[in-house]
Amino acid sequence: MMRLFRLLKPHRFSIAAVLALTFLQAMFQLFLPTLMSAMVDKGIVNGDISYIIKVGGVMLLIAGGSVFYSISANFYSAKVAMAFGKIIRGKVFSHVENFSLQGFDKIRTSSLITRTTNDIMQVQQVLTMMLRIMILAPMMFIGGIIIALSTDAMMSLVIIASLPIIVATIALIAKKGIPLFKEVQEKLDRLNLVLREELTGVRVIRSFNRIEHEKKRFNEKSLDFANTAIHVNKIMAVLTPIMMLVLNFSIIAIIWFGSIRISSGHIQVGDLMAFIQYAMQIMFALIMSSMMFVAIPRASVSANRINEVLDTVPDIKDPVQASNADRTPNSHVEFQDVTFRYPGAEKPVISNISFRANPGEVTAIIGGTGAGKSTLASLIPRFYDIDRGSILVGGIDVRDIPQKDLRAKIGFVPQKATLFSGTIADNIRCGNQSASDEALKNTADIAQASDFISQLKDGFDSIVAQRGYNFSGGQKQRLSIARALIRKPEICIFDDSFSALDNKTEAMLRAGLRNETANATVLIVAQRVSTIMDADQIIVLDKGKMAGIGRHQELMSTCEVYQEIVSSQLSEEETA
Ligand SMILES: Nc1ncnc2c1ncn2[C@@H]1O[C@H](COP(=O)(O)OP(=O)(O)OP(=O)(O)O)[C@@H](O)[C@H]1O
Repeated sequence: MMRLFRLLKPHRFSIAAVLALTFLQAMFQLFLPTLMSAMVDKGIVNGDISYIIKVGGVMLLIAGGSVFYSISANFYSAKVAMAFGKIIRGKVFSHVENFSLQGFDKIRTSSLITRTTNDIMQVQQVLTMMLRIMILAPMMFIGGIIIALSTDAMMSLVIIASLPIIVATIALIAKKGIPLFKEVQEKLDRLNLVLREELTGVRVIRSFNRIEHEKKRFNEKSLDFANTAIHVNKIMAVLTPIMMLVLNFSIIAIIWFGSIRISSGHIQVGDLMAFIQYAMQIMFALIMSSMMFVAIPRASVSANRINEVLDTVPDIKDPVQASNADRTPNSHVEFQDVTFRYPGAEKPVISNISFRANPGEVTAIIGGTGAGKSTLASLIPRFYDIDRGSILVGGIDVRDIPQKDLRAKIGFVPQKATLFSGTIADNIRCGNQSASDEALKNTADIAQASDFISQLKDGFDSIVAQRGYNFSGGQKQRLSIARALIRKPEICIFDDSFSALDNKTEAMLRAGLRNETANATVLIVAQRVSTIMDADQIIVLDKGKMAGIGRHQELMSTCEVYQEIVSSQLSEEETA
């Protein structure tokens, strides 16, 4: 947790202000019982009204000052805690942004959400507590004991005798409760996972009438989380009543001893009243500390979970000495004997793949479901690093090109079209922030998106809902294509990106693409033969291996796998 607290360096002055204000608050609070003692012994006992008014006025001022310092300290500590949360959330988020796709598999998305929200909140809460209690509790405790001892050392024994009981109670409760904190956070992770799945998959759940089943699944996770949280809170709830019990018994003992000490003339009534107050201040200091002893382990569980994210080293790193890919004269893509296996998988998903895709040409990749087409496409922007062989872009190994430079060359249209909340224009401009309105319109024309955009009341300013729910699959695909094209990429990768388009729209789109990407290296992953029949070269993948490469006619006579795909899709006339 200290590691995270180091991030607070820019706020050291605010922290110093909190500590100073809390110090003043504690000093003022410690002074009050002494004044009260004087008021009783000198003012009330002697009936000296002017003394009572004078001391009472000073007490009022001191109490007012203490309240002022307390409010100010609370204000600054809340400010520091909020700033701390913001810093860590930003750090976690930007670190997660650099995760390879394997990083997301390792720490699941739902857990990343809990860690970025709830876990950070836990650490934030303990920070607020620490800032206030760290100074207040020791001062009240030590100051209280010193004044109590100087008032009456004998009576202080009562306080000293009760301390081991308090310490033992804290230790016992902490021992029982602390291991449960980790469990609570993990169960919250699981609850978030189910909730996320259910909310994103609500259409499937409804269409398959799985609402009751999912409700049950959610309730089970929710109950499991609630039970553990209740269990841990029950343990923690015992702490305060025990503390109060010890405190009240101590006060009874002090009053009892105090009355004996007053009768024997050792102390006065005012001293006893002040002593009771100091005893209360000492015990409250301990109660505050005990709360911290409970909250710190809980927050350190959360801090460890945050650190785990921050310590996850991105598997995909930029080269130490980068080749300047921008200076490469062209952007041909070359696979040299490439083999890749997903982490933990038994077999490679693609093996010994070699081919070269040239600028100005269309290279298509076709194959059965699960043949490894999308995997192959995702290796070019270096979403994963390969196990063997090399992938070259413009003659340079992708591992030697900074990821930013590499990806700037690529217009990638993923298999699953993803839109972000905002407007249509925002979504297309994701590809190129500085694109002009004309470029926006032109790209939408090529992507065959202009028709449906112009039918919307607000045109390019129409709102895209979260994940693009208010657009059809085909519309989403066309907007994703426009997003890729607007950056005028040197390499265009279409991963099964025409699957939701009807034949006529697809044909028009491909015709538009021909001009737009005339100088680019185009790679098209497709399921439909009609999409790639006129490609300059077609790579046929079969269970991760290359079963053939060539033009349509060539493959029709040489590649059995291709013939099978074609005959399963096209009618006699189309194949001729
Ligand atoms: N992130 C992943 N982790 C582990 N295995 C994966 C991952 N993604 C894909 N796979 C596996 O790799 C294999 C190839 O998947 P890929 O998506 O590349 O196939 P594809 O040819 O594009 O299939 P489709 O045409 O159905 O989209 C599949 O067996 C799949 O289970």
